Amino acid sequence: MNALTQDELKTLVGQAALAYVVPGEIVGVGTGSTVNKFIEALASMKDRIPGAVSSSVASTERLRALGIPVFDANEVGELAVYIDGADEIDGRGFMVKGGGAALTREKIVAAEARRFVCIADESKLVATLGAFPLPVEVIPMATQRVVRQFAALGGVARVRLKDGVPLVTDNGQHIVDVTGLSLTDPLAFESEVNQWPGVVTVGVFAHQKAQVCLLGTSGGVKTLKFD
Ligand SMILES: O=C(CO)[C@H](O)[C@H](O)COP(=O)(O)O
Repeated sequence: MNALTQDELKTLVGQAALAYVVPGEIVGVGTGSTVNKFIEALASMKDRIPGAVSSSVASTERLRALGIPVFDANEVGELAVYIDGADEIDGRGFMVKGGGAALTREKIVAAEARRFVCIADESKLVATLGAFPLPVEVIPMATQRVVRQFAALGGVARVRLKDGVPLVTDNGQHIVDVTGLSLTDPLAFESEVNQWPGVVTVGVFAHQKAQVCLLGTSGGVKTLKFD
């Protein structure tokens, strides 16, 4: 059998995540190419759930295009489950997220969920977080200050550009991507950086870690449990 492509692995885990959607309950939906596969699969269950809470404008548009109602997080409160991808996940369920610039809303929706189910292909599983450039959402007037603070930690931070100008998030903020850090204590790192003036959210998801990861591998979907 030929090895599955990354796209096929994403489809596999997107479909496998349906098993974690609770009939009758609103589901939290993340953002990204893997989640897009989940959203496509979720359409087959749309008559069994009231709808979704979404973590980005892009996911909201996809959900609505498939006839899945999208609710405001403020109207809903606690969720049974949140399904999202990751840029990196370690053996404890700690993640780096935000490659799609949706990290702040992702963390808000994840915080409302009793269970975070991460869906990812096997390239995302790492021993130590930090190889993927760490996204940080920052208020525009503070980006250079935050860049200097990361430099003091030994990191190299750059403002993310789109079409040659700073990318603007769904929240009207900018993203700083940081390389050169080894995140050996993700819980402490997340707490510290989230306190820096101007930081909206750092893309370390340690306080909102995954409880389950559905990992797409050449041998099929592997289920990792972290709690
Ligand atoms: O955090 C995210 C978006 O902000 C995504 O979950 C992360 O970037 C993974 O995306 P993909 O499934 O496309 O690899």
